[in-house]
Amino acid sequence: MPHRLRTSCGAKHKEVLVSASPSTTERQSPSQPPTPASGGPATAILRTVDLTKDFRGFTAVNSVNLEVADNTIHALVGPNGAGKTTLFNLLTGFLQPSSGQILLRGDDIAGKQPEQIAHLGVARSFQITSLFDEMTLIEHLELALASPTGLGYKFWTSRKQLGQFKARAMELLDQVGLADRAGVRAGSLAYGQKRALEIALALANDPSLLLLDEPTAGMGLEDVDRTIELVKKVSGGRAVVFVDHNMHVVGSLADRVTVLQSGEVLAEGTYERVRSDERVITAYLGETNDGDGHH
Ligand SMILES: Nc1ncnc2c1ncn2[C@@H]1O[C@H](COP(=O)(O)OP(=O)(O)OP(=O)(O)O)[C@@H](O)[C@H]1O
Repeated sequence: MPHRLRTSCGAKHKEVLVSASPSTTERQSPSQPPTPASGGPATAILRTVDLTKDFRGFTAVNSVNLEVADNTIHALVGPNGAGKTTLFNLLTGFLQPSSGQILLRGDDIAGKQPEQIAHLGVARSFQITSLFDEMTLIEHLELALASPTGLGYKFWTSRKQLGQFKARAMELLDQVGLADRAGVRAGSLAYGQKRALEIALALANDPSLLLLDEPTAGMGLEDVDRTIELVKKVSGGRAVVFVDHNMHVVGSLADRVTVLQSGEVLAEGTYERVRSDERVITAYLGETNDGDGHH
């Protein structure tokens, strides 16, 4: 039965009825928990323990215990203001936690700076604002590869030095389907292609944990489906955590889903399980009724 959930296809945060049937070409069935063939518990690449972020008395992330198994795709969903972006910022060091732990392969990375966390193999998709319209795609990739952390660009790097990254840069462009656009300026790309370029940049340092913040936001249906396939493709050999409001994307990609509400974990499990959870349905319906008047 379709639920009223939110999708970001075309217009951000548009309310629609979504029957969210998962794609048949999943890399792993979302109805199956991400356990290895041995049947034992999957190794957690990332675990947060009572992770909390207060903003002057307002608790945006409240005692969150999140566990992301290695080699899985994990979705973070939740209504507006649930704390998803704050959690992402904590995981990548852009915000410092008020309390709690962030364990990356068992080591606490809470308190580390974004560059240090990137150096440990955690990458976050660049936002479009980080692209330079006048630079070509290959130049973007070469500069990202020249940076040891993949964060930021070193404009003083000489053309000759950059040349050594050309082959790898082309490989990355090929991976995201942009090899034939290598020499064009980023400013001339269509929106979906710019998002694909951001993913290529995030892959530059071969991260073991890739964080994608709303990879399909603002896309039309065709680009959404292309992005789903792209995320499946680049998820091989690493863990991916993504935030998305589009339940078709979540259902198609996620091995596990964590639902946040008011900074707390409301539900966690397979997509099939959380989408039929009464508390989750109520949380989204509540948002609809409290929100912009859609019922
Ligand atoms: N720097 C800040 N100072 C004060 N409050 C903040 C700050 N950043 C976020 N918040 C608050 O924390 C709550 C969680 O915000 P957050 O952006 O993490 O939610 P979200 O789940 O990402 O929402 P959306 O789906 O709308 O992007 C919101 O109430 C927000 O207003």
